Amino acid sequence: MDSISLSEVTVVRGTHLGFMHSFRQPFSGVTISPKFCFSKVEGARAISSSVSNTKSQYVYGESLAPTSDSGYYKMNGVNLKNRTLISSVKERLLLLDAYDDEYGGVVVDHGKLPSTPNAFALMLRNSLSDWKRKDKKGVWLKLPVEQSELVPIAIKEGFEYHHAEKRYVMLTYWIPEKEPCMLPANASHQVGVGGFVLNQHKEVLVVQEKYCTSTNTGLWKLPTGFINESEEIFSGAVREVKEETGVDTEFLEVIAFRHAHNVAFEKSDLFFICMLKPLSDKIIIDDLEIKAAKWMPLEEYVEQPMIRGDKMFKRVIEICEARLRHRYCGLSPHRLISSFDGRPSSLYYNVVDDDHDPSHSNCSTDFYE
Ligand SMILES: NC(=O)c1ccc[n+]([C@@H]2O[C@H](COP(=O)([O-])OP(=O)(O)OC[C@H]3O[C@@H](n4cnc5c(N)ncnc54)[C@H](O)[C@@H]3O)[C@@H](O)[C@H]2O)c1
Repeated sequence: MDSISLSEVTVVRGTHLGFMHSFRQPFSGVTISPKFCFSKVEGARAISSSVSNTKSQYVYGESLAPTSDSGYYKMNGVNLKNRTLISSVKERLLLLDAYDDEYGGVVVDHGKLPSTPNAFALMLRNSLSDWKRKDKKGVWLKLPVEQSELVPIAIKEGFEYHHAEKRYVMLTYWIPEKEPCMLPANASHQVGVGGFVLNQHKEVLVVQEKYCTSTNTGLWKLPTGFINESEEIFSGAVREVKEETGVDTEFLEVIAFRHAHNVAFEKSDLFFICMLKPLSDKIIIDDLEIKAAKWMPLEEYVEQPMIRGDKMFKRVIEICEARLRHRYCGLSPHRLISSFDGRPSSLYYNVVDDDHDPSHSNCSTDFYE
């Protein structure tokens, strides 16, 4: 792409009104018709204007009319110096819509991206020059799947992949050459849950997975799975158990958690083992994931060679048994809103409640009386 007309920029922007809004602000009603031409090679600052000096230019019902005195334009009855006005307007027209973040960086407004690759390439390059001039730091550029043709253009300008979701890819650019990149990395963990569900007959709820490694074939194991985005650990554990076995449960405590690395896609894994109280006993398996499920005597479960020989599951069972004997206490969620970020959240702890009455401790609860 060697040149692009302003009409292309104006027409291709995602929201025409949004675009006008962005350059109307400083000129309060200035209107420009799509008659500028500029060259990518020369860059935005060295563009030669081809604004007609013979006609008024109309956009959105406002006018920018040349005056008889050459070199001046009249806006809402006020004379403006032609060159200053035009170059400022042009400059703003050629930049991507973006807003500042709290760390001295910028976030490109993905709802107002130009819709043609040519316009995007030009505006991205101009914007980078502008941000560099203004000593901006990190740049966040979210490209929706509908505009995936813009990805290679951004990569060519030096952007890097940050993360991707089903509907978009996020790219970043760190501007300061003499400072280390301070942008936070992509999420580093996946979060899994396992349900230890023991009934009054000291039977534990176990499953056989449909898809597993050959060494785990035939193993009766605790129901496990991953929690969903924005899902709580306590409700994720209840959901996973319900999905895999059909058994309703009530969350009691996080008994322990395991931290492991390079588990999937080079991500780390946080695995929360949760103690749950059964509210029903009928088993209905999810036959997409699970081959079989049953209530199994705890001793029988522990005696399986794969459990007996596994340091983690053996230890988990020991902890659960200690909990049942009141020799151990897990973590219970407490809902709160921190003024730090104003978000509702769950804080997991096992100390007594506010009134310091030990009988209010979750450690004193007897689950199976
Ligand atoms: N499974 C275990 O025995 C076990 C042991 C220790 C810890 N954990 C922990 O449990 C949590 C969940 O792990 P998990 O083993 O239950 O999850 P998983 O790897 O079995 O995945 C859960 C489900 O996702 C689906 N799935 C996963 N990858 C797939 C693919 N490539 N194609 C199609 N379907 C796919 C399958 O239906 C699978 O049953 C993790 O935190 C893990 O560390 C599990």
